[in-house]
Amino acid sequence: MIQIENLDFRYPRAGFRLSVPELRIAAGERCAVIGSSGAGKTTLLKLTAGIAIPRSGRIRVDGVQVHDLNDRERRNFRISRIGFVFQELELLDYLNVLDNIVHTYRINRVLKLNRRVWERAAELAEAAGLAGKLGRMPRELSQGERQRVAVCRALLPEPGLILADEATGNLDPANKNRILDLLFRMAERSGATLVAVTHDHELLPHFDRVIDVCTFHA
Ligand SMILES: Nc1ncnc2c1ncn2[C@@H]1O[C@H](COP(=O)(O)OP(=O)(O)OP(=O)(O)O)[C@@H](O)[C@H]1O
Repeated sequence: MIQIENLDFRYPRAGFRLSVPELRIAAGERCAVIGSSGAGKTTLLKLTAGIAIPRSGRIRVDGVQVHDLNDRERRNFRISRIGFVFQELELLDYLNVLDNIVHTYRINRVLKLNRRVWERAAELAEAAGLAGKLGRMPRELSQGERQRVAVCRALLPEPGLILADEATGNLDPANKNRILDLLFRMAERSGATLVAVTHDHELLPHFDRVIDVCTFHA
């Protein structure tokens, strides 16, 4: 469950302000986030994950006030509870596909990287159409393939909250459907909340709710 109240966020140099009086997203809800380029969709996701810090207001994720945590606690909270598919993907260049997908298990001591996890990683990669590419380096992949690796990495720990920033943006129709199906299936299987930024209005009927960030401009 995400609860946002009286949130005020600014990028002063960009003259950007996001103001959210109230936003509640229930556990298990699947929300699309829309709005024109630069309207603040990524910023809303980063605020929710504790990556961007508001001037004032509250953001609670499963009852935890993310901004009350110190840097280290916030990072731990994020890697143990949130699967974030970044718009810039943020794959590690020096790790192959499979190692990128399991990377969260290497940096989070709570998660145990055992044989079953390796198997699930390979299954996820196959479901994402990446079978046969597990040993490749990110630079040897197409942008759409890299995007699918980032989705698998976010989903592998079965997080309670999936934040996906344009996760289907660079994909052809077949792969777009494959990734959407994977996101929804994984969210349903673990009862996760899904918040997905999209510019693709054809996808909106798949979601329970649409949040337009343009309504958050004071
Ligand atoms: N780190 C930053 N420092 C200063 N300004 C920033 C920073 N990141 C984003 N901005 C500005 O904040 C505004 C909102 O950016 P954001 O990335 O949230 O938009 P968006 O709706 O996700 O856009 P797009 O659809 O193009 O990805 C933009 O005007 C952008 O230029």
